[in-house]
Amino acid sequence: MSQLLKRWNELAEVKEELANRDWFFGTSGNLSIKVSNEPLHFLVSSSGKDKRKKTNEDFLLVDKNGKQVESTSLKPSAETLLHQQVYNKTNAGCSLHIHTVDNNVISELYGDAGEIVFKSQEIIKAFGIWEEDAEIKIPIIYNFADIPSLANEFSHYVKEDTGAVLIRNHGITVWGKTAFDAKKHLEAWEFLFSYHLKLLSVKNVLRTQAEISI
Ligand SMILES: CSCCC(=O)C(=O)COP(=O)(O)O
Ligand SMILES: [Zn+2]
Repeated sequence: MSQLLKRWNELAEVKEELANRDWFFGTSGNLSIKVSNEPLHFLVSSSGKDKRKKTNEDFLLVDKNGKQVESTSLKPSAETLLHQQVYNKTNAGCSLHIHTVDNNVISELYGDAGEIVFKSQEIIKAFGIWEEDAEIKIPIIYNFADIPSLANEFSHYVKEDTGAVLIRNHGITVWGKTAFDAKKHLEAWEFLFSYHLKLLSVKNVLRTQAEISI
């Protein structure tokens, strides 16, 4: 099987898993996977499609400048520039971007602080951090409508082969050495966001109940 087909199947499998989690609301989200280093080629999802559907037009091959390698009527993701940053600046092999209600609410709650820090959660081990009471933080950047400006802001946080950035009221982009790593990290981030929001909401209910009973 060619490298291109292997990578296509790998990305299609990840896409299907994220779709099964219902993480592609209203055509949002995009995915990419590296196919070769020299020249740098990667598969990226086609723009504007319903990513819950599986078709043979789901991905197209682009180069380091985000240009189609072969002639096609398909348009690469509008956010291909962010995927380019990942492959041009690191040795990552896969980059995933999704919009969820939880990642949007977290990004709005902590957007002014520019980051959110999570501590003492077992799931932090999914990031390869094994110390007790470990901390992990994710930066939150402004959602520039101009994609080159967004990609430029995003690039300040693309330093390692693994990482993640929240875009305020937009979504999360996670990258990793492999598709397995990127998906694992994405799931761990979404777990942390969901836990945090549930905790805030339960605490709020308990506080209200305590106030009522005074
Ligand atoms: C309806 S979502 C707006 C665009 C976006 O943020 C996104 O993730 C999907 O864009 P694409 O061009 O990759 O389909
Ligand atoms: Zn998006």
